[in-house]
Amino acid sequence: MLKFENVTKRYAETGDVLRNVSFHLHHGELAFLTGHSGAGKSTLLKLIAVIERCNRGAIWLDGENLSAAKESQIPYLRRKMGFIYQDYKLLKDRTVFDNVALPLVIAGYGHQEISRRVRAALEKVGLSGKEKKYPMALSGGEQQRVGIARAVVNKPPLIIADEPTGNLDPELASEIMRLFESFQQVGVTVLIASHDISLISKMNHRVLKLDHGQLILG
Ligand SMILES: Nc1ncnc2c1ncn2[C@@H]1O[C@H](COP(=O)(O)OP(=O)(O)OP(=O)(O)O)[C@@H](O)[C@H]1O
Repeated sequence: MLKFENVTKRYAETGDVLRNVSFHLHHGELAFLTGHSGAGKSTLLKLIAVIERCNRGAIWLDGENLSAAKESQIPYLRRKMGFIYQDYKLLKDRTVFDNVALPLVIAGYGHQEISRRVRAALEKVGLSGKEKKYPMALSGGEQQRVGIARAVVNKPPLIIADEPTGNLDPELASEIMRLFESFQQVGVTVLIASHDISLISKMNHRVLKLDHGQLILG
């Protein structure tokens, strides 16, 4: 589903931050991406999102070569991915409904379809009835659920989360992880970058570990 083949990423200022990274995530697999601060986790996620390009190797998503994608293809490739961030990245002046609807509006869906899908996504993350609230009126855990609803609303086959529980207490973090597992159970592939070793060790999933840009466990 997602395949890294001998991927090297170099920044002019810092040198190689990823070296010869290879792994294959299969359809419906959930994996953690871990490693020390500066190990290259965010860089690896940026390569998947095609925010950055690798210098060597290739990255494949469902048979399409992300590393060789033309600029004009990138928005379409990104629709296959849902992104979740540590700081939620919600629009504070928009309601929960509008935040979750955003990817569908951008993709050009009609009014009724948007309404149906947004309500289904909010129900999935346990936020039915909060459509009209603004993000600041929600708890941190609820804001992250809005971020997750926005990421899954157009049913992408791949979910990428960058430290999604970094701002949450352990109980809320476990709830969010259970939510990711529920997506995996319906066939979505999930990659979660996290420092949280105690949370990762409680869950029985594959762990990809980076150390100074090299994959030492995968
Ligand atoms: N745009 C950039 N230009 C130059 N160097 C960069 C850039 N982005 C990241 N780096 C360097 O690449 C290395 C890996 O950074 P990266 O952010 O991928 O690590 P990380 O594992 O996500 O760290 P953290 O857990 O602290 O977020 C670091 O040495 C960092 O300074």
